[in-house]
Amino acid sequence: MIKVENIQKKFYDKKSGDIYALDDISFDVNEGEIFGLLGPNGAGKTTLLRIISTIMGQTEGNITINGFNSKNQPEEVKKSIGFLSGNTKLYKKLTPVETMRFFGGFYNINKRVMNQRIEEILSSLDMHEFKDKIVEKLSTGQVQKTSIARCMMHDPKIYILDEPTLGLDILTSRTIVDFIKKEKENNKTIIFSTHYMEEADLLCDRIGLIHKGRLVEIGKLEELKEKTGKSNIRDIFLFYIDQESVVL
Ligand SMILES: Nc1ncnc2c1ncn2[C@@H]1O[C@H](COP(=O)(O)OP(=O)(O)OP(=O)(O)O)[C@@H](O)[C@H]1O
Repeated sequence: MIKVENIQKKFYDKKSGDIYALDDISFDVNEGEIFGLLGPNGAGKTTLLRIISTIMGQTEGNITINGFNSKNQPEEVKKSIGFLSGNTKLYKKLTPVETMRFFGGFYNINKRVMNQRIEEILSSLDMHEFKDKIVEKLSTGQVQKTSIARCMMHDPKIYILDEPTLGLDILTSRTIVDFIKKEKENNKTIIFSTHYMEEADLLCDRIGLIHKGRLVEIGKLEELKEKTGKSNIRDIFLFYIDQESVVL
């Protein structure tokens, strides 16, 4: 469903010169799979997810999503994915329902399906209480739910979620974790990044560990436990990544 081949991303910075944010990253994510991307600050997770989502171009390499090439067929890729980015911007004066209607409008969804979809999403993300409040009056968690709702409107086959539960309380996180689980039951493919080890443990079919722009390990949690002799995901993470450089 997602095929990432030999992705390299080079940034140029006046002070530091060339920065290799991603170096020869390759992996596949299968249909119906939840794939978790773990790594310390600055590892390259956001850059990779932005490239997969066609928001940013790669320096080298190829990405195929739902059969479409991300460079040559970005519009088809965009229709196939729901991308939640850390800096998703919402219109402050719109309510969650208006936001969903607005973004749903980009996908030529008819009125009946649109209304049905809005109702489903409001229930699934537990948004009824604040659905008619304008975004600027919402809490952090409510804004995050609205951002997720926005990227669900076209019922994408694939979700790409950059730190979906970052900074959220336990109840809001649980709603989002439940949404991810439910979408998997619907055979959706999900790739997400997180700093929360327990969340990765709970949700992921497979995990990719990224460090300094390189994919240092990939596999099922059970396989990684066996390989490293460690009993939990936190120790596995630290096994692969130099403890001194980890800022969790
Ligand atoms: N536009 C840019 N110009 C120059 N360097 C960049 C740019 N965007 C990212 N980088 C660099 O690329 C590297 C990877 O950054 P990225 O944001 O992808 O990491 P991350 O794993 O998402 O980190 P975090 O967990 O802190 O969000 C970092 O060294 C960062 O400073």
